[in-house]
Amino acid sequence: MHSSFDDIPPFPNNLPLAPIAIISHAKLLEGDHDEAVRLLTAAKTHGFWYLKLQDTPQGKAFLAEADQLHAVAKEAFALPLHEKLPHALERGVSLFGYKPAGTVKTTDRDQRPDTTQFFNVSKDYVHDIARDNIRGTPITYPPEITTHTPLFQSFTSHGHACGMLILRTLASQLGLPEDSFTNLNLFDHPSGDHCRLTHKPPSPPSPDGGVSCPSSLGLPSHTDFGSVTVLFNWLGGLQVESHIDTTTKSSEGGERGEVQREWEWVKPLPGHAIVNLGDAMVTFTNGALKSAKHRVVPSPGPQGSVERYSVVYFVRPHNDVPMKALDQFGDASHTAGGAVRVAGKFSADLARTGGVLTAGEWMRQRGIQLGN
Ligand SMILES: O=C(O)CCC(=O)C(=O)O
Ligand SMILES: [Fe+2]
Repeated sequence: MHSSFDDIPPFPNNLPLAPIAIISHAKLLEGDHDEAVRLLTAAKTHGFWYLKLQDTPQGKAFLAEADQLHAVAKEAFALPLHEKLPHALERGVSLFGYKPAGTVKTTDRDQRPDTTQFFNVSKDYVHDIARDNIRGTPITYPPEITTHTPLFQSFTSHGHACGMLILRTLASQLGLPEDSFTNLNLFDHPSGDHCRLTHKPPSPPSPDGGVSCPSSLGLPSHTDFGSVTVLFNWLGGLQVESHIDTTTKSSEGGERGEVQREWEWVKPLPGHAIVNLGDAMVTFTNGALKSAKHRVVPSPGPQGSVERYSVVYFVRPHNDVPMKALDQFGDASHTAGGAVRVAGKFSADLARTGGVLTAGEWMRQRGIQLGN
C-alpha cells in the first residue's frame, strides 16, 4: 500500500537520536505485563515513546487515516491566506481553528518566530458534541476540512482510544484503579481534544550551501498541555530535550549536580506513531510522570527542501475536571515538581480561584500563553 513515507528524501543517518522506547500496541491491548512496565518507565523518563501500530487492525486503520489526513492537510494549507484567516483561532477565546505562522510564543534564546501553520480540528465539532468555542463563539473550518468529517470522526475516535489504552495501562502500573485517568478524559464530554494538522514550508538554503537554514524554526520549544499526544510525522524536524544527569560526588562528599540539556532528534518510523505525555499528567500525578520539552527545527539534510506536514491527536482532560493531583499523589501545592510548578505559570488566577483551575480554564490560559 502507498504511504506518505514513499515520497520523501531519507532521514540522514549521522544525527544523535533520542533513545526512546518502542511500545507495541498489540502487547498493550493483550495486557502484556512487561510491555506495561516498559511503558511506565518511558512515561517517567523521556515522556516520549514510539507506539508500534502496524501490528493491530485498529492500529493499521489509524495509520491509514493519518496518511489520508496528510493529503487533506496538503489541500487545506494550499488555500490562499485570505480563505484560511476567516477561520483563525483567537487567543483566549478559541483553541480551535486556523493558526497562521509566526504567532506561537518564542521560547528559544534567539527568539526565532515559528514558521508553522495549524488547523486545530475539534473532536467535539466533528462528533457534534459542541460546536462553539469555550467563550461561546462558533467554530468554523473551510470546506477542504468539513468535507472530510467522516475521516476526522474516525481518526479522533482511534486517537482517543489509543490515549485511553495508555492511560489505563499507566494507572494500573501506578497501583491506581484502572479508570483513574480515563475518567478525567471522557470522549463524550466537551474538552480541548483535537486533531491538529500542521504545515511548515521548506527551510531556506543555509549560507554554506546546505539545504537547511538553521535560523528558521518550525515550532519553538514547548511542552504539550493536555494528557496524551499521538503524533504522526513523515519528515524529521522534531527534537526532544534530553535530561542527562551528570551529578557527581565531590571529594568533600557533597554532590555537584548539573543537568545537561541537549536536543535529540526523533526520527519518524513507518508504521509507528510518536506518543508523549502533556502537563496535565504531570499535574494529576504530582510530578511522577513526565512531560518533555520538544520543538520542531528545519528538517535535516535533503529533507529540508520538502514541505513538512504532521497530523496530531491531543487527548486533554474534559473541561470541568479540576486540575489538581489525584489524592493518591498527595497535595501538589506542598511538593516541588508537581502541579503548582506547572500551574504556577498562572499564579495570579490560581490565587483567585483557591489554587485550582478547571481544565477548560487551564487550556484557555495555556492557549493565551503559547498562542496556539
Ligand atoms: O510536528 C511535529 O512533529 C510536532 C508538533 C508539536 O509538537 C505540536 O503540535 O505540539
Ligand atoms: Fe508539541
